[in-house]
Amino acid sequence: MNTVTPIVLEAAHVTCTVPQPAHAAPAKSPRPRAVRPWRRGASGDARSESHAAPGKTVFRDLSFTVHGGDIVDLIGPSGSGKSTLLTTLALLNPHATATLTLDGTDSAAMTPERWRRLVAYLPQRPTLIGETVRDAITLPFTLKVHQRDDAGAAVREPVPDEGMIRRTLDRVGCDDIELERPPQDLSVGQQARVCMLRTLLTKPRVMLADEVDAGLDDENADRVADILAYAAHQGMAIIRVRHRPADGRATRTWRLADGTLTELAAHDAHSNEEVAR
Ligand SMILES: Nc1ncnc2c1ncn2[C@@H]1O[C@H](COP(=O)(O)OP(=O)(O)OP(=O)(O)O)[C@@H](O)[C@H]1O
Repeated sequence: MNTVTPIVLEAAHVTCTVPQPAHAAPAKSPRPRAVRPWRRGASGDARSESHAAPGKTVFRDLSFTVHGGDIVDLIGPSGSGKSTLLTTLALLNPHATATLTLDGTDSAAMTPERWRRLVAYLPQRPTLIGETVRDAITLPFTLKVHQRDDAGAAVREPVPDEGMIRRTLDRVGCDDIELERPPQDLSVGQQARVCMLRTLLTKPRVMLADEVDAGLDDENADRVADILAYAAHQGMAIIRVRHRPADGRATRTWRLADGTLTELAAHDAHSNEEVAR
């Protein structure tokens, strides 16, 4: 598939250096300066600021591409930086720097908000805000980022109507979810699925799923995976961090360890015990 589908996300020079704990920091070391990846240094190179923050390098100079339809499982030992890599790609990590392009457009050409709408980070325990499930699903469409383009011009992005929400819910196996119910009445598994659907409806190009099935039983974890598979089928690129056995849905597997990223061959990915960690 990768040879025929276009590259959605291209990442180069992906580096993250986090502050050392106070007791580990060398005496008189300067206080680390928060680095925002979307703010370029005086040289115009986003990478030039990374040297300013001494600390522990989680990963350095990673490069990779992700295609539409990819489902990438990101595995590796605990603490190797899997979540950090996902937040870096979503421009949510102040300690990271990277050169990122989405469908050929540099991240610096977009507002961070717009980038995050297109490269959506799904945390483990998202919240659903609103009196009803419908309110919670439509909330993102009332936010400014969905109403303005990078130049500040109004963008016509209609709120999905009831029929569209219902059809999409049913299509991704959420026919058990009533739109009129308060979100807090839903089970944990239902909430997880509604959160995914809410993101899906905003049509991101990349979904970064960070242990979104943690705490779910196998059946609900499988339904969550179904939604991601549906998104990939629609042409989105998915990168997942999971702590469950491989579920057969990944098209690629990356292993992050000791600051480097390695793509595993299919037979290694299936036999790799870390998938289940
Ligand atoms: N803001 C921060 N300040 C200090 N250390 C940080 C910060 N962010 C991440 N780290 C450190 O970076 C390393 C990578 O953390 P991360 O949570 O990304 O790992 P992970 O592979 O996702 O782990 P797990 O599988 O246990 O969830 C850890 O040692 C973590 O403590």
